Amino acid sequence: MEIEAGRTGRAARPDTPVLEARGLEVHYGDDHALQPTTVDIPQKQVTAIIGPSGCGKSTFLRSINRMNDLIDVARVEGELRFRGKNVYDEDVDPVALRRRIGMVFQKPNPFPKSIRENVAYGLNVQGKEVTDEAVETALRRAALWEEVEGKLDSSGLDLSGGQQQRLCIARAIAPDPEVILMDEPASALDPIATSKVEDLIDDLAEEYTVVIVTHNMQQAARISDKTAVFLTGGELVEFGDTNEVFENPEHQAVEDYITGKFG
Ligand SMILES: Nc1ncnc2c1ncn2[C@@H]1O[C@H](COP(=O)(O)OP(=O)(O)OP(=O)(O)O)[C@@H](O)[C@H]1O
Repeated sequence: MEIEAGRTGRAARPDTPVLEARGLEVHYGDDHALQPTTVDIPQKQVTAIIGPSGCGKSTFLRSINRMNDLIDVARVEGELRFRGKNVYDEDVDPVALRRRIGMVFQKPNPFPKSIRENVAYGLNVQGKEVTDEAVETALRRAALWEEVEGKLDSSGLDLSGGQQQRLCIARAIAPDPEVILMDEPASALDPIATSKVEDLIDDLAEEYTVVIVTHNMQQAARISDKTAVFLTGGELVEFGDTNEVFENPEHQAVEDYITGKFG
């Protein structure tokens, strides 16, 4: 498969890990959704998580900022270190953690409030002052400013799907997190809106670490520096530079998946 450039500017960046999973595993009741997983995710790069439906991609993503805490039957074992600290230590406040590790979901979910208030929420959670400048900065970073300038008081729900998703990204980056987790952020969008979100993700990796779950292998190949392949049973089978994983996978099962033989 031809791997698009776009990541070349970041190619020389060192692989300094910001997230380190160490034997991280998740059960939902008796269902072992994530097998013990050990992987280092580098800072200021885009890491794509791919694999067939039900293989534990979202489970892994949610375990990074403890969103699985919100699922009663979920049980997490092992460690997920963020800047060297296990986020499952008793002294970690999950709400504070989620300010540093933000999340964007599959379906755009702006609050039924104005564009300004959506971004203000992101600033408030960090205790930041809601100035016009701070709102503009977040909207600019999310590549939405030019489309919403002059209508900041209209409802976020009046925007198109793609704009709503960029508003959600603005809300997620307003607190200035270090890591942004994205769970299929473009799967509900049309091709043009998808392309804008992909360009945005590329820009975001200049400042943030991005971990993105996607069903779309071309998208993973286009936008990511690193790719993690989970296969059925919640097993991380391969992790490495995206072009290596796509062009020269180590495992036959990964090659079969990438070439569309299953999944
Ligand atoms: N809230 C939950 N309660 C119980 N089981 C769950 C829950 N969420 C996920 N699971 C189960 O855990 C396994 C992994 O699910 P997960 O959503 O992580 O996979 P995925 O790879 O993200 O799937 P998809 O690509 O379809 O979104 C599946 O067997 C799923 O049924």
